[in-house]
Amino acid sequence: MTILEKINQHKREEVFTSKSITSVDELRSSKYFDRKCNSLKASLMAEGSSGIIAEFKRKSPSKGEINPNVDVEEVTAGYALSGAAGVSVLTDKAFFGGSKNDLIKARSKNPDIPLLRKDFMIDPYQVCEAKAWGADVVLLIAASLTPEKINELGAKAHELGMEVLLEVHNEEELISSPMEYVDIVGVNNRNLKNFNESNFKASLDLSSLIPTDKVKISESCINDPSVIKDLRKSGYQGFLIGESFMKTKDPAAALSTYIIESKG
Ligand SMILES: O=C(O)c1ccccc1NCC(=O)[C@H](O)[C@H](O)COP(=O)(O)O
Repeated sequence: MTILEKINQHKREEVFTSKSITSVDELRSSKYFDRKCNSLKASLMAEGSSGIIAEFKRKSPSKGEINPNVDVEEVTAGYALSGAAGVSVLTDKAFFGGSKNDLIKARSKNPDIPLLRKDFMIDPYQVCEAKAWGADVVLLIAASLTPEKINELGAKAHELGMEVLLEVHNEEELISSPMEYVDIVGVNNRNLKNFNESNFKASLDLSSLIPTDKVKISESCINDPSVIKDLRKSGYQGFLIGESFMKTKDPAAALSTYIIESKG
């Protein structure tokens, strides 16, 4: 079983339990459910945008512990102040050490920043959770979902006023994914089935195949600001970065350095 299959199996059990504890009506009555979302797409496309979506991530299956004792409010507020175009918050507990409270705290501390719920979405219920917890964007991973599921989850996100980030890793996933409800296409440089890192080949190869009406972002393994310059040249407007910031003592300061050094 690949790690992605293990994660998805765990998600099916988690969603089953969550539904039995909190109904959709209860999610709908949360204070964030009716808020107007901040657009990540607009933020990435804005003149002078850093393009960086800075991720709050304590640990990961590929790297183990990264920074287990960090404060989500402090780090995400630092990211927002330092010029992140958006912030990504892991809500998966079992594999990434995240939680719904991380997202809720990030939202309450940063009302104006576009917030991505980073998790493994398999059920429209999780899209409702994302809205209830303050997210503006949900991630759909093509490697885990059928085309029908991508449409179902994407339609639910749009119905709730959220944006959709579709993640692909290769041409097959890109070509077989329906794009009707997709706002942003992300190319993951890490193969989530075996953790091979493509050295940005995935991003460089797929750039010209992504439909031109989608904002393109490159995800994972970005470990030097010069990489951002190269990816910009091949058409990328966004860069999702977690570990390179989170492994430092001051993730927001690391983000600032990336923003300064990736300009020009
Ligand atoms: O990061 C992992 O090990 C991982 C394993 C299995 C599924 C997803 C995984 N990561 C999710 C992500 O997409 C990354 O956290 C994100 O792109 C940031 O990557 P990085 O800058 O390399 O931390």
